[in-house]
Amino acid sequence: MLQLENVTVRFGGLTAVNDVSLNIGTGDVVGLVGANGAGKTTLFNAISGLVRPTAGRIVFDGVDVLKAPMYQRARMGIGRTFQIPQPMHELTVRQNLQVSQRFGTGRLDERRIDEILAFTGLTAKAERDASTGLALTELKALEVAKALSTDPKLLLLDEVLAGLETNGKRAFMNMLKGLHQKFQVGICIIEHDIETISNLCARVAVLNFGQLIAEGTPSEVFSNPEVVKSYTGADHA
Ligand SMILES: Nc1ncnc2c1ncn2[C@@H]1O[C@H](COP(=O)(O)OP(=O)(O)OP(=O)(O)O)[C@@H](O)[C@H]1O
Repeated sequence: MLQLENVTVRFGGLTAVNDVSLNIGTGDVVGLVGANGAGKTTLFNAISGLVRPTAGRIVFDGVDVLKAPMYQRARMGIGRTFQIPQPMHELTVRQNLQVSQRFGTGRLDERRIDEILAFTGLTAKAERDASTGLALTELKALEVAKALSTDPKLLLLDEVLAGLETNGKRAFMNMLKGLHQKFQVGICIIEHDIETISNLCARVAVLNFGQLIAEGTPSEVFSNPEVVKSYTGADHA
């Protein structure tokens, strides 16, 4: 489904992503981990079209998407959430989903929106103002719901579990597992918590100073001394 070939992103003299090659197959659930500043979000930005790589190729479903703008990539099936929830101001929860759906699919399907609202536990909040009327868990659920509204084949989830307390996190994680099955969507998730990644993902990729230093099953990766070393000293280790 997604092939990253030698992707590099530089900001001036800083190499945020350095020669990363990675494949994500249809229906895969892959964790993307690494210390703060390792380049995880920048890689998501490159995949979704928010930043243009300095070098490399990004191929989605056999098509080189490097020059495709964000909305075209969304229409091809690349969906994403943002680390800081970004509801559209002065719009209700439902309207947020409607705008996302039009952006990602070019059409409006209220039945699909109702289905997504129900799945993400937001039906009762559908007519609330999204920027003022939601608790943190609901804001995070809205991020996922907005991304689902674009009808993705691959969902890039950027720290959607961060900041949630233990019970909220567990419930959210179950929702993500169900999402993978119900919507037949592949997932790549950025998350710092090793237990969460191990629970959710069959495969993990580790970035360190922009480079992919390890890839494998959670138990392989988290017992790799280089990975352990890259985590040491990070504030979330
Ligand atoms: N638009 C930008 N301009 C300049 N530097 C940037 C830009 N975006 C990111 N960076 C830098 O690129 C590096 C990688 O940042 P990135 O946000 O991708 O890391 P991350 O692994 O997602 O970190 P975190 O876990 O803290 O979210 C950092 O040094 C960051 O300061």
